[in-house]
Amino acid sequence: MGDYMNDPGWQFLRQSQEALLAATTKKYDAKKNIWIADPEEGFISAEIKSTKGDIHTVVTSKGAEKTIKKDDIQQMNPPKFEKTEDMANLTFLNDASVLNNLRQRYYSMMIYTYSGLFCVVINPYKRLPIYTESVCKMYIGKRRTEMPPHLFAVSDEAYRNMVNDHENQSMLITGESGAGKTENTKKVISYFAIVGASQQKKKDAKDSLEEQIVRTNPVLEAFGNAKTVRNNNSSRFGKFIRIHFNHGGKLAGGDIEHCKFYLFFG
Ligand SMILES: Nc1ncnc2c1ncn2[C@@H]1O[C@H](COP(=O)(O)OP(=O)(O)OP(=O)(O)O)[C@@H](O)[C@H]1O
Repeated sequence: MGDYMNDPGWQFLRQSQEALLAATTKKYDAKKNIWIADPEEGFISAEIKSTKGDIHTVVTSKGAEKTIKKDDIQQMNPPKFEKTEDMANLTFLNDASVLNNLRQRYYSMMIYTYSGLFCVVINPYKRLPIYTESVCKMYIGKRRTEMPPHLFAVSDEAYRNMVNDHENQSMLITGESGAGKTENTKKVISYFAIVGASQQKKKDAKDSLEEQIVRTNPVLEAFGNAKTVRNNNSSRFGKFIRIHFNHGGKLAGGDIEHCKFYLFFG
């Protein structure tokens, strides 16, 4: 771990650790602190001041006093769960807590968060130093809990499962247009290209199989991507990408199946 310390990617990934610790000192009362729906923010925090029958009188974080039905509130998690790396750990797994956790992590530019087996990604719309080869190598062979959440951790787990269990692995990358599916798919491919690179071919990196696989994307994007109102580089076709590895876990080839092209009007 010592080797990582000065790496900009590592520093970026770990930057909000102090904020995580500070969060645990917040005042919290499970019976009083709640979430209520808000037309602008989605949900905002509020404190219950009194209760009559099934109606609570609350003061919101915006300072307003409101009455609200008991059924319309959502319970708040203790501060120790603030910016939790895996939302499966939350005591109360409700919409408000999930959104708050993702939002707080996003404010600290922690764009990857686990939710059990899933990895939720928020599009940062800016280049982060967390996809470098050195960051990629930090994730090789690590357990998920040893490193900050990252797509590389998910990719590494898939790779290890393939090598250890001799089973094909699949990853489903889904989200609305502009969510970041294409960008994250490219990172997954780059990860496999690094983890599965054969030592010999590295000398001639330009013509290596891993380079060839990574370089297919610009060609496919040139034919199949277009600017839309939601995404300047929107993939207008579905892809099924297969990366083949040999018994030694080294890259052996790849192929891409495309589904129909989606036409876009307007
Ligand atoms: N991890 C990321 N880091 C930096 N920028 C990103 C990242 N993910 C997405 N983006 C930005 O968001 C844009 C849209 O992402 P992307 O093309 O991957 O979306 P998509 O989900 O594939 O959309 P579509 O379904 O329309 O093809 C990218 O062109 C890029 O500018």
